[in-house]
Amino acid sequence: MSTAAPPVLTGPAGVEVRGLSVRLGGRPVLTDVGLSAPSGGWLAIIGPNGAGKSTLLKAIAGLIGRTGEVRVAGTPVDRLRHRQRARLIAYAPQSPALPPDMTVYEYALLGRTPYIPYLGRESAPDKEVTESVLERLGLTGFASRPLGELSGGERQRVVLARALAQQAPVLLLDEPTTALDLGHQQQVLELIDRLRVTDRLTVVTTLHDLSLAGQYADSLVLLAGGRAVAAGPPGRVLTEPLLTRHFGAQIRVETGADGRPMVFLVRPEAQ
Ligand SMILES: Nc1ncnc2c1ncn2[C@@H]1O[C@H](COP(=O)(O)OP(=O)(O)OP(=O)(O)O)[C@@H](O)[C@H]1O
Repeated sequence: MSTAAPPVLTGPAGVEVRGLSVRLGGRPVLTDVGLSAPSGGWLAIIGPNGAGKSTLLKAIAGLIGRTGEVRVAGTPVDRLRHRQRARLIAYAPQSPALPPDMTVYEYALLGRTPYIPYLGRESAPDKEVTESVLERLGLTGFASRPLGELSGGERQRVVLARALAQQAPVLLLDEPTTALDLGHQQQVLELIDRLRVTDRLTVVTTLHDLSLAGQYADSLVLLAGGRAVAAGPPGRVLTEPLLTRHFGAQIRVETGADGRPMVFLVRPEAQ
């Protein structure tokens, strides 16, 4: 994984978002959102359905129009050309449409596109990186399988493989574990965390599982109604009053053995 092509920027690739707003279908979906993910940090975006979490990731990735500023390593991303941005920011959508006849290997190799010259072919290092990522995600045995024949969890890992093959210092992951069983959730989150440490990746991810968000992220942003209503370390955001108010659920927050908060749903009649 460390046979990386030269980075676009030399500074630490922290992500700064200021005053970000998005309108979709004629109505505001995000309003004046700010966040800060320091280089090598893990920021989780949480919030109820429809809060704007996926939209926020897409806006940071430059996939939808927005107002406001997104900076990576202090550089406004709007100043970067498409390939430069793709070397800096990798985005794994929640459930993209996958070409059913393309193989797992071919799809993961698409992550190397920003490094392959126009009209050129992939190099030996491109293939090595792709193979290494597939191996680390337990997908080597799937390399020649068509995407149309994969289970939901297998597809989700292939989408992540493509993003990791991009070897960008900023990784934007939309719900990377929703289709995964417990073992694969742990495998994927641990792998991301190891890469965060070894390759100093900056990870920004949406996560519905609040206990997982609390365990892996250094900081959280709680979105509600398109606005950031709370931000900070897990212990400050994963609180019973905030979660009850914004998720409309009866929950209990306990402190786990590692000192991080764990969030449990509580049946109303069991209280
Ligand atoms: N293309 C679009 N046109 C109009 N409205 C949209 C569009 N895409 C999303 N929205 C709306 O924007 C809001 C935020 O959607 P988004 O997918 O970002 O929410 P989310 O927090 O990721 O939700 P979930 O937890 O359900 O995945 C929703 O109300 C959604 O209906």
